[in-house]
Amino acid sequence: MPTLVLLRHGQSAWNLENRFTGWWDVNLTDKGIAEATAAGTAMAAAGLDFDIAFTSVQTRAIRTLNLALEAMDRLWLPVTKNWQLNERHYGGLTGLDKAETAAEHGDDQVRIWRRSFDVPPPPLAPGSPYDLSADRRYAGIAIPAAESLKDTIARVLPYWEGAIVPELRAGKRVIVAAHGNSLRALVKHLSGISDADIVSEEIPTGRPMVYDLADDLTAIGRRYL
Ligand SMILES: O=C(O)[C@H](O)COP(=O)(O)O
Repeated sequence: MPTLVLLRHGQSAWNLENRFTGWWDVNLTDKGIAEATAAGTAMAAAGLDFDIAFTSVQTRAIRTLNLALEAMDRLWLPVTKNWQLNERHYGGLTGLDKAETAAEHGDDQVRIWRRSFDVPPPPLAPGSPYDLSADRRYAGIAIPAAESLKDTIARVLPYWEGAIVPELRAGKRVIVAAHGNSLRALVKHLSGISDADIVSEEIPTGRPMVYDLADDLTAIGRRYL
């Protein structure tokens, strides 16, 4: 049976501060570090092992993966990093306080921005301090001005099909360390969740999600460790 584990990064500095983060690169908090290490310990205790790992180009996911693999004595595993596993781009909301934004625009609007299938947040304003176009990790990439979940799916799924599925088909045991919404994109696809029902899918920080996959990679079920 193919092995696939999805792991959202541990608590980040802006998770703690309740700020919209998206593509902005923030680090883990001490709690996030502990969550990542505990995730690795739990995976090892559950008898899980991996042959290859995938993550985004964002520090919080990369460090979470490294800490989890370190706890499993597997820091030597091959790791592939790709921007297509990044968090969804929060556009003009990047850096804002989530509660203050809800007080200004209303809870319903903020829920739509955060959880709807196809409504993107407002675009990043020109000249924003959160503009990443000069960041060389994104050289040659058309950085979006904002992304809905639908937009996120449109760049996560080609990566899933093109880079991750071939490894699973070759019998490799795979861990993907990524983000709340890039993983919602993947879970929506794998578990066949409707556009309406994906609104209530929440993925907690630092908890390994183990997929039960049939040999043809059809999802039979999923559970958190
Ligand atoms: O980008 C962020 O702010 C978080 O990683 C996820 O935020 P959300 O819970 O608003 O989707």
